[in-house]
Amino acid sequence: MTDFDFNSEISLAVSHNSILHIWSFILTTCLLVTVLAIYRYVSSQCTYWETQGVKTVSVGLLTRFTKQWHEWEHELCKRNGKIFGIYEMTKPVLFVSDPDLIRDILVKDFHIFNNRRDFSTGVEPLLDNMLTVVKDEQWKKIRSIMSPTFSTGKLKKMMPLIVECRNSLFNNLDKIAKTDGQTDMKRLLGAYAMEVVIQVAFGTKVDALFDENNPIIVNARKVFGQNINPKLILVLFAPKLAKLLKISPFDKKVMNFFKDLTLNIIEERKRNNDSVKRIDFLQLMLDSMQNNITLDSEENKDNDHEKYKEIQATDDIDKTLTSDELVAQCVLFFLAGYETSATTMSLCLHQIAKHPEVQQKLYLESKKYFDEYKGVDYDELNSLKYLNAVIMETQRLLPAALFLERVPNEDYELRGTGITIKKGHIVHIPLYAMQRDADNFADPEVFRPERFLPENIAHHPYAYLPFGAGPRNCIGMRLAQMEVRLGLISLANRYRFYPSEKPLEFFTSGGGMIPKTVMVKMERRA
Ligand code: HEM
Repeated sequence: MTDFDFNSEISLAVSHNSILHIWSFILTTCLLVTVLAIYRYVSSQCTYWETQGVKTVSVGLLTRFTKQWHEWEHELCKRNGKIFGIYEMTKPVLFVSDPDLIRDILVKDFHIFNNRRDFSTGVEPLLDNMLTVVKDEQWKKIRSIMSPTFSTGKLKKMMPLIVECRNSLFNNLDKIAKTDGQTDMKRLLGAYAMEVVIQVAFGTKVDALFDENNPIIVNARKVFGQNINPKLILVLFAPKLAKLLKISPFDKKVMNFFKDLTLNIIEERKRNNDSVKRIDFLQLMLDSMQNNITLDSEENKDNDHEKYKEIQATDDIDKTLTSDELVAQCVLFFLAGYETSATTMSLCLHQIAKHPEVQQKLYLESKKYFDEYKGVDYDELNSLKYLNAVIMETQRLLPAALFLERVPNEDYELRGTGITIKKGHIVHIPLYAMQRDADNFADPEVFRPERFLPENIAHHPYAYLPFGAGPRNCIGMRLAQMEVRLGLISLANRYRFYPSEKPLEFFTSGGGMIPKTVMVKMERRA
C-alpha cells in the first residue's frame, strides 16, 4: 500500500464518520423536536380541569403499569381527595369518590351516563357486540333480553344444578384433603365457577373441568392471566389509534375458541330440538333471535332498591338479536362469569384461613344450614347473615373490579360543585380506594365481617360498590351471590382451612384485582 493510498483511506473513513455524525445529529434533533412538539401539544390540550377549578394530577403511564394497579390508585386517591382530574394522553378523566355524587351519576342521571368508555375495536364483532361494550339503544335491547336469566325465579330453579357443581367440587377437594392438603383454591374454584356458567348458560354438563389442562379453563385463564397486555393498554389509552391499526385487546385464538365452543353448543341444541322448554340463558337468546320473546318486567320485581333496579322492558324496545349479538353474549358469559366469581370465593377462603375466629362462626352457621336444610335450600341460603357478611367484607377489601367508569352523552354539571364534565369525558369511580377510606368505613384496613351484619351497617350505600350500581350494574350479581354463598358455606362446613406462607400476588392487567394463585392448606372436618 502506498503513502497516498493510506492517506486517502484515512480521509475516506474520516469523511464517512463525519457524515454519520451529521446524520445522527440531524436525526436526534428531529426526534427531540418531535417529542417536544408532542409534549407541547399534549400539555396545551391538558388544561380543561384547570378551567373548572379542579385539582389536576399528572400521572405517569409507566408508574401506572409497573406498580400493582390497586396500590397505585389507592395512593393517588389518598393524596388527592374526593374529586380530582387526570389526563390520559389528552383525554380528561375525573376521579369522583363522593358517594352522593356517585349516586347521581350511576342512578339519578343514568340517562346521561348510560355508557362506559369506548372499548369497541371496529374489527372484532365478537367483542364489539358484548353487553359490557355496546352503547345506548343496543345496550338497552341486549340488557333487557338477558336480564330475565338472572331473576330470582329462574335462579331458584337453577339451584339444584349449582348444587351438582358444588358436589363435584367436594369430590375433588376430598381427594386433596387426603394428601398434604396444600392447594391453589383459585384453580379449583375456577373449575366450579366455569361449571356453574356452563350449566346456567347452556344447560349442559361438561365433565373434567377440574382437570388443569381442560382447554376451556386453559383459554379462560389466558384472557385475564397476564400482567401487562400492551394491546389492552393501546385500546384503553389511544382508542382511535387502536382502531386505525385494527387492534383487538384479546388474543384472537382465545376468542375463536369460545366462539366455536358456543356455536357447537347452539348447533347441538338446534339438532336435538327437544320438546321440554328450557330455562337457560341460551334458550332466551335463541328465542329472541326468532322474535319469540316476551319481556316480563315482573321477573325483576325483586330488584326494587334503586341501587340495583333494572331498566324497565317496554314494548318499544326492539327484541330481536342478530347472530353476532347472540354469540358475543354467550362468549361474554364465559369470560365475565369465570374469573370474578372464582376470585371472590378463593379470597373469602384466604380471609377465613387467616381469621380462625371468623371461620369458627361461619362453621356454626353452616351446621344449621346443613343439619336442617341439607345444604340445598335457596331461600335459607340467602338468609345466612354471617355468611353474607364474610363475603361482603372480603369484597370490600379485595374487590374483583377496582373501579367503575361512565361517560356522559351531554355536558353535565356535577351537583353543588360548579364543575362541568363535557360530553365524552370519562368519570372514574375508584371503588377499591373508596372501600378502604376511613371516611366510609371505620378501621378500613381491618377485616371485620360484623360491620356488614344488618344491625351494624353504617356506610353510605354508594360507598360500597363491588357489583357497581344503577341500571348498568353487574347483570350476573344474583347468580354470582348464589354461587359464592353456596360454595363458601359448603366448604366451611366440610373442611378446615389454614393460611399458607405464600402471600397473595395479583395480575395488574385491566383494572381487575385477580390473584395469580390463592394457596391454602385444608383438611376434612371429622
Ligand atoms: C363475584 C362475581 C362478580 C363480580 C364481583 C362482578 C363485578 C362486576 C362489576 C363491578 C361490573 C361493572 C358494573 C358497573 O359498571 O356498574 C360488572 C358488570 C358486568 N358483569 Fe359482573 N361480576 C361478577 C360476576 C358476574 C357473572 C357471574 C356474570 C355473568 C355470568 C357477570 C356478567 C357481567 C356483565 C355482562 C356485566 C356488564 C353489564 C352491563 O354493561 O350492562 N358478572 N360485574
